[in-house]
Amino acid sequence: MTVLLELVDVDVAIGPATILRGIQLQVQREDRVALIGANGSGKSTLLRTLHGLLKPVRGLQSTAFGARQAMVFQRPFLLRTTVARNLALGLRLAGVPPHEIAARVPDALARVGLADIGERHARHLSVGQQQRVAFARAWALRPDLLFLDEPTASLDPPAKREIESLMATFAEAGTTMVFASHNLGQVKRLATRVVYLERGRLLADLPVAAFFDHDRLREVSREADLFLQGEMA
Ligand SMILES: Nc1ncnc2c1ncn2[C@@H]1O[C@H](COP(=O)(O)OP(=O)(O)OP(=O)(O)O)[C@@H](O)[C@H]1O
Repeated sequence: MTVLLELVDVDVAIGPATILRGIQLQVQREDRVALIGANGSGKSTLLRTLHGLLKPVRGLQSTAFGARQAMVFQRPFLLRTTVARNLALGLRLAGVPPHEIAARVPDALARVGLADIGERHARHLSVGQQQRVAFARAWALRPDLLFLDEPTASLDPPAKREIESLMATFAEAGTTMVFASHNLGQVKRLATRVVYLERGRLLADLPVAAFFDHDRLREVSREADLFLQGEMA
């Protein structure tokens, strides 16, 4: 098993407030980890920490040498220019050489089913298409680790299905993923592991089948079991 990412006893603060406390988490290659928990439990903060956007105020964070990372957010953030330029800029910032950029942009757009729209203005697309562009931008970076913060939460059901299918494609290609979700069906369909957060603490970390096994979950974490019962009620 290759460990790509590890947090050891990590606290994370935003301003004066400590948001995450004592987080222990290991992500192995080809894991698909779902982060679940109530609003404000710390899922986004944990994802930002994993991606290196926030630094722990205590504890250790380590990422495997050379592991490339990308992140997709709930709402796609695209620049006011063409789709192709959005992708190219992301690659340029990552230090990819120009000839390689020219090859990767059309490849990534084809991968998300948007081969024909490279010259369209990114902000003129539907939100569902914009999210696919955000996935193409992530894919073009060839990430070993992909972080996704509720990637389908702003989408209607058809767009949601398309994004889930892209996530499955990424997984099949061997991309390791950590994603926050409020959608338990999605968690069952896509995750291999479930991490449950409550008020900034990690209270359960189980293989997906064990997490959805009521007796097993109750043994490990009464809090996580109560949350799950509430969500399924
Ligand atoms: N910029 C910020 N400044 C101050 N507090 C913040 C900031 N961002 C998040 N928080 C606080 O940190 C806690 C965790 O927030 P976070 O967004 O990580 O939770 P979440 O589980 O992702 O929630 P949701 O499901 O609503 O997206 C919350 O109490 C929130 O109010």
